[in-house]
Amino acid sequence: MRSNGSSLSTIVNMPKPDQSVMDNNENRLLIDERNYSRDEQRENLDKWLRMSTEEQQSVYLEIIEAVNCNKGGMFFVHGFGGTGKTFLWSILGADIRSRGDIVLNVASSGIAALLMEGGRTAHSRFGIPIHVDEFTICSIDGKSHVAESMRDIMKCDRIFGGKVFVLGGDFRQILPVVPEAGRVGTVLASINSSLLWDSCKVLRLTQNMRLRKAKNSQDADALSTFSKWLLDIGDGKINEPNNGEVEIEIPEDLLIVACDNPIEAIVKQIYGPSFATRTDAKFFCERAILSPRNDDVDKINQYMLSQLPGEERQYLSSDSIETSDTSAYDDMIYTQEFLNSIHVSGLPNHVLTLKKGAPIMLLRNIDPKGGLCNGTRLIVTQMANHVIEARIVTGKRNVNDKVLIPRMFVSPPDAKFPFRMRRRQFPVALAFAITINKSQGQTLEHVGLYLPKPGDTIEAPYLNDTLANLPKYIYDDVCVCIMDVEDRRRPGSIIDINEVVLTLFNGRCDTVKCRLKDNYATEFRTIWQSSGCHLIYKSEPVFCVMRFMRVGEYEGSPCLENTLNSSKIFIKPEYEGLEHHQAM
Ligand SMILES: Nc1ncnc2c1ncn2[C@@H]1O[C@H](COP(=O)(O)OP(=O)(O)OP(=O)(O)O)[C@@H](O)[C@H]1O
Repeated sequence: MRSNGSSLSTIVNMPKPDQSVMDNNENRLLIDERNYSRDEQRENLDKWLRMSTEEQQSVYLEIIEAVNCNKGGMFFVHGFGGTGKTFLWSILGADIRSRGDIVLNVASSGIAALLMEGGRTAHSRFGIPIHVDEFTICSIDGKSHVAESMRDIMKCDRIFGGKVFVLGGDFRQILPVVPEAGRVGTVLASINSSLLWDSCKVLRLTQNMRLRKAKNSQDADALSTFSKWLLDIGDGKINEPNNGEVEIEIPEDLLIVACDNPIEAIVKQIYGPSFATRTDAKFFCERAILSPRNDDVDKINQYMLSQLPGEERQYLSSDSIETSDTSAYDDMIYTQEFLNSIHVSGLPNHVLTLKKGAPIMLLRNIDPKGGLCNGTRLIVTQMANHVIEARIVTGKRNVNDKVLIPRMFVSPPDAKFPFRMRRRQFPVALAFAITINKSQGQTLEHVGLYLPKPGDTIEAPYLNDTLANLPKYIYDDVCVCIMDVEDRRRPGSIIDINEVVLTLFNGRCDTVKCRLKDNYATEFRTIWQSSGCHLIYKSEPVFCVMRFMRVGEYEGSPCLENTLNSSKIFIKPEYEGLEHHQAM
């Protein structure tokens, strides 16, 4: 109640607790943080120290010395996946807590925070503002001033107010997700671009502990070769010299060759031929197929769901424009069908199809303390009208607990659309397959990577990449991909409307509405239909090259500008780089 700004005294007739028990003026946060059993922590510390490798011990000793001698300082433990960074946090935590002192374990995402005892997201722990519902991984930007705040609180001019601040990670793993940022934006959001980086002491872990689990020496050799290959890719040492972009040859034994249906083949490889009859949560918890794109992930999920026995249930979302967004609220352009068709990362689908026994993943932080974070995986156990019951299968907290998930409002990232929408839906997605970003922080025994040939399918969110690969003269001069076509032809009505409204995406992912009237509308219909397209919403983008037009700006919003008063629209043009769209 305190954390929500309330207390028992606000409730009339509520019996009051015994004051003698309450005579404790200590801060509740301090009490909670000192509540760990010291004996248990000491036992864990001894056990883990005995297990730790030499290099893990030396990193531990260096950090713990800074704590013991009150030296303060900032450390960065750099180690690739599996070198024991999380293991090291456990050792440091156990040491400090076994003396009754305080260590605050924080991570940039809820799912990573679950891996540590008492872990919370940095944002909730330090009160850093963030849109918790949109991205799994949040960046702590220069404006967060955590370092300055700690100096003020501690009244000490040393870095982080003289406290020991330990960060850890691996720059080869997934970089910070900065929506619509290019390479520069992403690099600037990384920790080593921070002003504090110069004061940071980098400690290294190099031994991959996951590979130690090899059954025999032959296995160990194979694992070590694989590990080296992965590291070389991360370090850009493959096919040198290169300029950062390089073709990687994947060893034959890692590939699934000779298959007619790639989805069927990868599912069979990872989940086995009889996954549909498996009912144990562990089976699904240990496996996942990863793919970079949401659309490919959806295809695999739909295929696997169709193989699962049992009755299927469909939940439709209710979509609307935010009532506070008055500019877009009156605009008839944003029809229900259009809002329902919006399909972006982090937003549950309009149509959510589930079956009992299907693995799902949460798309929002609902109750991080209870283990329900953005990224938590669960197995559906019941499907009711207003709630879904599911069993938690990942993380270290509350595993096997049954939880009820309600429908809630979820909004897509603001930057994506020129209006603000909200979708009321269960904040979950099927999780037989998940995106590579979502797999961060999860340990999986059987992993398949589904990488369809680039260019096989190009959907709106990836338009940027596609347009970037087009010849420069097309990109500069031209929009766009048609996202939506609305035919506003009503001949014979009192007001004769002859209009076509297009919703277009350009190479910068701006959405532009374009109204063609009268002759232009008629001409457009003729070209559109003669090229084999229909005037209905198409989920597949169709490239439409508009010559002598460009994307300009009007009152701060993107608009189409006619450069020479001689517009010409080419649908499905014969340009190199667009061939795979010719057949549409
Ligand atoms: N000294 C050790 N003895 C035994 N097991 C260890 C040791 N160090 C780490 N491990 C185990 O190796 C696995 C990988 O370790 P951990 O998760 O700490 O690595 P990580 O660097 O955090 O990996 P990632 O970057 O992928 O999250 C875990 O199962 C962990 O328990």
